[in-house]
Amino acid sequence: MNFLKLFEMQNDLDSKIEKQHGLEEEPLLEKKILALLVEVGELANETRCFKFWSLKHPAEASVILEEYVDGIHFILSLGIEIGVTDGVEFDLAADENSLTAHFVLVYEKIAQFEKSRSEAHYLELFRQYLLLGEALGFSPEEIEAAYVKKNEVNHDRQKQGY
Ligand SMILES: O=c1ccn([C@H]2C[C@H](O)[C@@H](COP(=O)(O)O)O2)c(=O)[nH]1
Repeated sequence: MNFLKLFEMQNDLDSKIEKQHGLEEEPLLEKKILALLVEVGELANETRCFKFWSLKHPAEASVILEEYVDGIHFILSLGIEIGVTDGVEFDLAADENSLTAHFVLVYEKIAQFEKSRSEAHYLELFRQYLLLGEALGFSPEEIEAAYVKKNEVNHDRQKQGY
C-alpha cells in the first residue's frame, strides 16, 4: 500500500472539509476518534460476525469493503492530526484470531491511542486495523483502490453540500 499517497489524498480531503465548514482552527481529534469508533461499529454490523442470535448473511463484500475504507479515512486523518504522514510501513503476519476478536482488538487500540495520543499507539492502531482488513479477506491492492474510490465520493459530497 502506498501510504504516502494515501496520507496526501486524506490531507487534501480533510483540508477541503475543514475549509468548507470553517473549522481550520477547531480541535477535531476527539471527534475523529468517535467517528472511527462509529465506523468500526458500522463495519462489524455489516459483517454480522458477532450476531450469534441471527441467521442472516453478512452484507456483500463490496459493502463491507466500503465500510472498511471509511475507517481507513479516519485513521489516516488521525495520523495527520498527530503529525504522522509518512514513513509508515507494516509487516503483517496473518494470525488465528476470530473476526470478533479482531474487532475487539481494534477497539482496544483506539482506546489506548485516545489516552496517549502517541505515535507508537497510533501505529499499533493502524496495524491492528490492517490485520482486521486481512482477516476480512481484503488484499492491500483492493483496500487502496477502494480508498481512492471512496475518497473521490467524499470530495463529490463536499461539492454537493453534504
Ligand atoms: O474530516 C473528515 C471527515 C469525514 N471524512 C470521511 C471519512 C468517511 O469516508 C466519510 C464518513 O462520512 P459518513 O458517511 O459517515 O457521513 O467521511 C474524512 O475523510 N475526513
